[in-house]
Amino acid sequence: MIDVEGLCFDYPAKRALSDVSFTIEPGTVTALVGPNGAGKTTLLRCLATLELPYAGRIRLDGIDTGEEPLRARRLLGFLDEFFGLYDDLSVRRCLTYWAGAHGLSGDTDAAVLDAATRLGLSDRLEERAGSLSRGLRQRLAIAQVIIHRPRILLMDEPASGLDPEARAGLADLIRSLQAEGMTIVVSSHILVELQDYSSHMLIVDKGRIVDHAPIGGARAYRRSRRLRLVLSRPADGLARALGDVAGLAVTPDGLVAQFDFAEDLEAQAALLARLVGGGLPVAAFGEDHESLQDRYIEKLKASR
Ligand SMILES: Nc1ncnc2c1ncn2[C@@H]1O[C@H](COP(=O)(O)OP(=O)(O)OP(=O)(O)O)[C@@H](O)[C@H]1O
Repeated sequence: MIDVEGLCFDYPAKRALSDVSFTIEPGTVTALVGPNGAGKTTLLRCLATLELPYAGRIRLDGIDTGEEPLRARRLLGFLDEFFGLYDDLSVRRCLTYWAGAHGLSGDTDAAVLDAATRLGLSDRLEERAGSLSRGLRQRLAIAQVIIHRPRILLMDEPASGLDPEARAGLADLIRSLQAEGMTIVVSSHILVELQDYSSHMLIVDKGRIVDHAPIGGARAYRRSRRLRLVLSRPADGLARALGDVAGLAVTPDGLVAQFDFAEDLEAQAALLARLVGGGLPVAAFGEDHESLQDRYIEKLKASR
């Protein structure tokens, strides 16, 4: 859905992106992460056709953004890190304006109400945008960029200014937009939250891609859960006892096994009972939560 090849971007005295290439598959949620000044905002602005790269090519669903920026923009919703609102308009009129600006046809009032409801703004439709608090402004800005149901949604720091409940709401929103088939890229420094809904992580450092891979533990991406079994001592027959589970990996010392498990908790409990009943010295058994933070730090260190 998003193909980037050899992208370079320079500010007057600064190279912000160097030979950046990656492909993002449709229907995925990509966490765009990296240290301050890494180039995340610049990359998002290039994808959103707001900056013209000095070299390289971006294709959105096959459309070259350099050749056909207007066509490419029709696919996009983009939440800028520093967005502006029409402060004198009511929430309803802001959303109606954006629906019109995106050429939304059909029942605009229903689309306005739907976007407002998804962002918890349905009781504030008649309030002036200028009178909203920081977090409510952020929610309105998000509602504006999803009102036309873009196929690709790019968001730069969408959680900034949101209260804890609204952050949880944002995670739910992102999951539901993904379920509708949207391809989403989210830049943020809050890795714990990204972990909750991202299917992939794209790490940028000093204008270069450091890592781009699926996130093993992301609920949004995996239909099955990854389980982790720890033994207190190596035991013969571990693999045999686990049967034909998918993606089985056992550490060389034979103490830790990880595998995919698509069934429910009852089945998980039955498996544990079978393992223990079979005489395996099970010291721990549960879901394997790969920490995004650990992986991020590890990849950054390895690249420096
Ligand atoms: N308008 C500009 N003029 C000159 N240099 C700029 C400009 N905007 C960004 N830069 C520089 O380009 C590099 C990449 O900046 P960018 O804003 O893309 O990083 P970022 O990863 O989004 O950072 P942060 O996490 O702090 O938001 C930085 O070194 C920054 O100082």
